[in-house]
Amino acid sequence: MPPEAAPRAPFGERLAAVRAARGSLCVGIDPHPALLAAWGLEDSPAGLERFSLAVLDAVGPVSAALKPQVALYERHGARGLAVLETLLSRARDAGVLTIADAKRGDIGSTMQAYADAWLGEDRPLAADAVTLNPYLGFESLRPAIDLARETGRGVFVLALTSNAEGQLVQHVGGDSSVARSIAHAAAAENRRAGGAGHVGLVVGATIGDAAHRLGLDLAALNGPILAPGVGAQGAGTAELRAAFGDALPFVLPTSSRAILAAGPGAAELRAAAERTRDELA
Ligand SMILES: O=C(O)c1cc(=O)[nH]c(=O)n1[C@@H]1O[C@H](COP(=O)(O)O)[C@@H](O)[C@H]1O
Repeated sequence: MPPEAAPRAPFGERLAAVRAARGSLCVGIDPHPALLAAWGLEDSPAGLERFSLAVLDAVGPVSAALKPQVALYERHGARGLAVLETLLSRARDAGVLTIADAKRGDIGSTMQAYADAWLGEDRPLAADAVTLNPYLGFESLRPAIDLARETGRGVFVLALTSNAEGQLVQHVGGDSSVARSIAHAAAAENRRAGGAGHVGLVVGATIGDAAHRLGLDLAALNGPILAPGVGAQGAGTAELRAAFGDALPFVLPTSSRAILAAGPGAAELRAAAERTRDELA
């Protein structure tokens, strides 16, 4: 009989512990072709691997989590996904939390397979958490929400995205907006599960009145808020404060391009991450 894997603590607890030790910044790994070129790397699986592992080594120890953007690995096909597998497994070995930015969402039966792929025990692409798209309805995400809880992993559900186009879908309807219904459903889920919540939200740091728009005391979410939009999309400390106010302790500010542009030097990359983290703290 193979030895039983040690039980993993709930995602909310693991995230809280790492935030206490390393701060709250989440660094996105977005290996765009232009960034690879700026680092002197080929736009190939080999270039992708050197980039990804360099970011892990330089920035992992000073970040709450790393968030690889899955599309930028998928565009290299099977060999790109193999690089993502390597990155996720090296991060696991190094004790660095990962959030796969895959933005998955489908009807329940298919969602089960997405859940298994990104959150399933011993799956090659399993991360500590995955981003989910609730456009097919919050409940369609059930297989991922349940599997995350069972395996000590997490999900981040899109609520108010940082791009302007999102407003036409997410903000419409006032008190009954899509974003509000997602935020309330996530809070209810975390209440039911108890403890530190495993269902987080994605709320752009660029959405000035986010807390108000969600119609929720964000502390009552009892879960983490991933806030992309820091740096390249223009958000900084003032924008985060405007968007989240008293809920800032629950927020994981997220930045990709602005930090990655400091590479390829490991010292420069780490310094950029530390500076951003400390400015936003
Ligand atoms: O889920 C995300 O991470 C995300 C949500 C969102 O609302 N806006 C957003 O920009 N992102 C991601 O954040 C990354 C862009 O970060 P920057 O390079 O810092 O602008 C990309 O990988 C986006 O897919």
